[in-house]
Amino acid sequence: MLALIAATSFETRLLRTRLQKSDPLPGRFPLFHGQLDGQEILLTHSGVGKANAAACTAILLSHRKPRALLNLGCAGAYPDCGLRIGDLALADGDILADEGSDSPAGFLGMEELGLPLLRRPEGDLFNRMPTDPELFRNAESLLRAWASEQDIGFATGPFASVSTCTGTDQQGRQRQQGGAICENMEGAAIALTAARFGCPLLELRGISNLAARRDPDQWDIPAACRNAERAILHLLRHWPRS
Ligand SMILES: O=C(O)c1cccc(C(=O)CC[C@H]2O[C@@H](n3cnc4c(=O)[nH]cnc43)[C@H](O)[C@@H]2O)c1
Repeated sequence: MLALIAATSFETRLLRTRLQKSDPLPGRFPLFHGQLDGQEILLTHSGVGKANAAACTAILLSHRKPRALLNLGCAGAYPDCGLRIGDLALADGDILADEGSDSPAGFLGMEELGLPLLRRPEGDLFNRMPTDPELFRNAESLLRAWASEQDIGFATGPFASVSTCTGTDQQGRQRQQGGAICENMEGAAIALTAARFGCPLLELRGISNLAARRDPDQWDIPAACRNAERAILHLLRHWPRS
């Protein structure tokens, strides 16, 4: 079984047309189940933000044992990453961009503070949370070809998870200096929790807006969500059968 997690119901509209509603998970997280392209699927909505995302992932993985977790949804692209609205981004990691301390010398991350967020034999996790390298490699080659056929832009790189969406051009330029290509509000919390449970994670998002001056007239959340969902369906068609 594979599990899908998105923040909101508008990010899973297409997928849910082919799934049935189940009893909710503890904590009032909705649950859907069914088959998508021959794969047994569970789908849940965490709600927006890192607190919801971590709680939902922990409860899902405490009650179900999926082979992998796929995080999908929409995201804001940083100005110099080359992504446009409707394009797709695949994460090779997700950075908790707000966790740390401000100082007269600038932002100090968790490593500089000497505070790991997770201690593991394979290496402590500070701000940058991993996605699964093998899932990432397979998805990258499948999606690069598919996106090109569909005339959809595609990029890979680290994502940033933030508590506050970018609202000015200056903030977008400043945030991209952390190395991320786009920002969201859940991915790194899902990745940290998946790492705690040893569940392989993939994160794929459609670009709904630029992480720049707030201008909702320019956003296209439906196009971003639809392309991310179509890309997930493409991955599921090629996913190894268990
Ligand atoms: O500000 C509003 O009025 C508003 C109304 C509907 C949706 C939003 C969102 O910002 C969506 C947040 C949701 O989508 C992800 N997301 C999408 N774009 C961004 C972004 O530029 N920065 C951070 N997160 C973004 C995020 O993961 C949330 O789940 C706002």
